[in-house]
Amino acid sequence: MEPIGAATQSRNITSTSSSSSPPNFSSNYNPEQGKRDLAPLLKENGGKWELIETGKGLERGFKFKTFKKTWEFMNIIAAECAVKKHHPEWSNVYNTTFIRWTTHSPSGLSEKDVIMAKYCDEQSEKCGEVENAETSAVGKELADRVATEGGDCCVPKRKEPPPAF
Ligand SMILES: C[C@H](O)[C@H](O)[C@H]1CNC2=NC(N)=NC(=O)C2=N1
Repeated sequence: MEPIGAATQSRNITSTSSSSSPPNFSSNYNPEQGKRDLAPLLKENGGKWELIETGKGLERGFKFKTFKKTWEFMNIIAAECAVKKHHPEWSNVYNTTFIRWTTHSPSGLSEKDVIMAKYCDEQSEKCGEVENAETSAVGKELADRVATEGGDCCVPKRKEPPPAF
């Protein structure tokens, strides 16, 4: 029988998308300002983030020493999300998390995305992010699935009808 972990190991691929897509800013973000804010975050300029294929978001994986540290980091980010009223598309497996910042309304890369990406960089360092770690493609795949199958925050929730009896 195949040892547990063999399947996981075969899926351990390094970084994915190429960062050749131009940024696609949301309509309320001045593109000149956007380009200035964004530049230092991108891999091509020594940062750690890549633009997603559509240019409407930023993404990257993070790795920490333990699950506890990873969860601590995610908690810090979640608290700031509540303050900023902005949420990520993200996933977590053990000691890794994959985070994508994109804005649904108005659609595109917004100032909040850039601010949150920068905040992630600062907080991940404080949580002892493992430098230059390879993160599995599974994190990205999971975040993709959640983003597709999860509800859109911008669509008002329909109230549940009262129970029949
Ligand atoms: C009303 C509320 O502020 C909006 O639905 C917010 C919530 N969080 C959000 N998060 C993200 N990532 N994109 C949005 O467009 C967005 N909209």
